[in-house]
Amino acid sequence: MSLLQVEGLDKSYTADKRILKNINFDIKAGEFVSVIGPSGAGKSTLLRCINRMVEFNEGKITFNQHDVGSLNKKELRQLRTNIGMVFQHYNLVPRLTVIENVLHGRFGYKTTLQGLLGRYTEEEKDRAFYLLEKLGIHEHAYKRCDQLSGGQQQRVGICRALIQEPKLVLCDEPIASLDPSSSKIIMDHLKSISAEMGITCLVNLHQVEVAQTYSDRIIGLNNGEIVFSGTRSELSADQINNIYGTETKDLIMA
Ligand SMILES: Nc1ncnc2c1ncn2[C@@H]1O[C@H](COP(=O)(O)OP(=O)(O)OP(=O)(O)O)[C@@H](O)[C@H]1O
Repeated sequence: MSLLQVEGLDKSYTADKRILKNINFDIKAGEFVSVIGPSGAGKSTLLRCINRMVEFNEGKITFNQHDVGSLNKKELRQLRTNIGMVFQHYNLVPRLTVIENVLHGRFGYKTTLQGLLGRYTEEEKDRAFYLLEKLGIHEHAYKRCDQLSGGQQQRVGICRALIQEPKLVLCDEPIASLDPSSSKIIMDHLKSISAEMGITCLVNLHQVEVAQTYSDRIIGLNNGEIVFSGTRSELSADQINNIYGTETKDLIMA
């Protein structure tokens, strides 16, 4: 059964330009799916529509059997506890410690006051340490986040998403700011989260070969439309040209 179903999704930020055009796809629980496409294709917008960080104009998104578009503020907050998010620039609080940043992932389960006072249970703290250990950064637990390398900060970002106990993790260009060796570490962790913990991952990527290495399925987006959806072995050179074609043509013409 689908964990996520997107039907007829349309998004415009301004009246004169459709950014996403009639997007349709399904993701099954536990799948690892990448979204690739040229800059400006709408990859970030698509991810952000799923948890309504960005409001969409048309269509239907069903997550875990909930109609995302019809949820009120309280229901949306509840739904978002099931959807973790990992960002290109980590979105950590730099002056706070690693463990504090991870525990921020529990905010969705707290009252505002509990969150502000940093009231976390022993079980939550144990879980945070367990996740830091799993991602190989537990020895940095009490360091400020701004003392960590980019790759280490991204691992903190992943731990913060995981402590939410999500069913789905949305990753928006998680390796775009990292060197190849840190990128591999991050992608390996995301893959094992999906394979071992059964968490569904939807990952925006710039690098086709990374998408091919890690994904069960790849979605190719061009100018707001899905122009490819298939397995990594189905993604031929022609398909890649089709996904990135407009950008290549623009570059040649420029
Ligand atoms: N908040 C916004 N207001 C207006 N336009 C926006 C906004 N966010 C994105 N856009 C526009 O929507 C289009 C798609 O942007 P988006 O960031 O979703 O693409 P992307 O495929 O993720 O690109 P990149 O790979 O460069 O991050 C772009 O033309 C962008 O300028």
